[in-house]
Amino acid sequence: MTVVRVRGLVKSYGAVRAVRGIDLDIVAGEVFAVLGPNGAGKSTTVEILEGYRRRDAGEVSVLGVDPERATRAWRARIGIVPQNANDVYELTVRETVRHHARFYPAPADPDEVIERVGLAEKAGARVGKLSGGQRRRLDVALAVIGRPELLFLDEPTTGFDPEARRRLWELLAGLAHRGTTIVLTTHYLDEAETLADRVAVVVRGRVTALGDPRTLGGRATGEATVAWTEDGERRSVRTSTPSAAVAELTRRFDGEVPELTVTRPTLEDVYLDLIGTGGEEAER
Ligand SMILES: Nc1ncnc2c1ncn2[C@@H]1O[C@H](COP(=O)(O)OP(=O)(O)OP(=O)(O)O)[C@@H](O)[C@H]1O
Repeated sequence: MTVVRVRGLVKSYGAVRAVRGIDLDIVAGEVFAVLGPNGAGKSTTVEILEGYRRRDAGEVSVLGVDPERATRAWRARIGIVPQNANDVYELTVRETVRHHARFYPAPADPDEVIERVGLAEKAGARVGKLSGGQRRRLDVALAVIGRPELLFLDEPTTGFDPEARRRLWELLAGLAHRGTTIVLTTHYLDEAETLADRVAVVVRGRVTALGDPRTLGGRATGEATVAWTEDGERRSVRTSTPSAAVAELTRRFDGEVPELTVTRPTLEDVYLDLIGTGGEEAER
């Protein structure tokens, strides 16, 4: 089932053409990551899907509804973690989550959600006293309290320590496992690789690559680098048949090849190649 369908999406801010003809299909239960340099049009696209920005042209359907005609019932089916949620409350974490739960017809248990985002120890703390990373985890709690069918996250782990990132990844993987569709933007390629079933690379308002992060840009089948140590020196060959190269080395060394490694391009290699130079900023 298609949850998000976008055709020919276009959006300008004055002379800045932020989005210039994006097509997307996101299916139920998938984790979809939008990658791209600063100013590529990621947030603009996601905010249009969320119903928080109007488009200039194109067709958009999210859970079967045009977000420009969003109803309260439609909003209740969606969870959003915005890029900047700066409002500071005098309420405690628990009070804030409970308060938000009341907006939804079938909310999750507030204490369970607080526990799952790793804020149990801070449940009684005032929101204004949380650290940046803790505040972000609260944003996630507020986005999932309504048990959304579709969850949008704009750079969800920016400012997180490594443990908090892992924890959020586990939370998101668990939600996806239970059928929640997740759309996230991120600058962390390891985040996309760990979480996403598919990624779209957006450059200058267009999708330049789309696919499974493990195979994007032919990285699983492209040339590999076979490296080893011989006579105290590091040697390497680039080859499209690494198994044959390893077999040949094994014969030559008559057993274990010293410090053998076989590497393919990383997602970062492929990504940097795709965005090329001048990927920054939308063209005027
Ligand atoms: N409200 C606005 N008014 C004017 N220009 C805007 C506005 N919002 C975004 N832009 C411009 O539109 C372009 C796309 O911005 P957008 O925020 O969608 O990019 P992004 O890919 O999310 O970037 P980042 O990775 O930095 O968050 C940029 O050139 C940005 O300066």
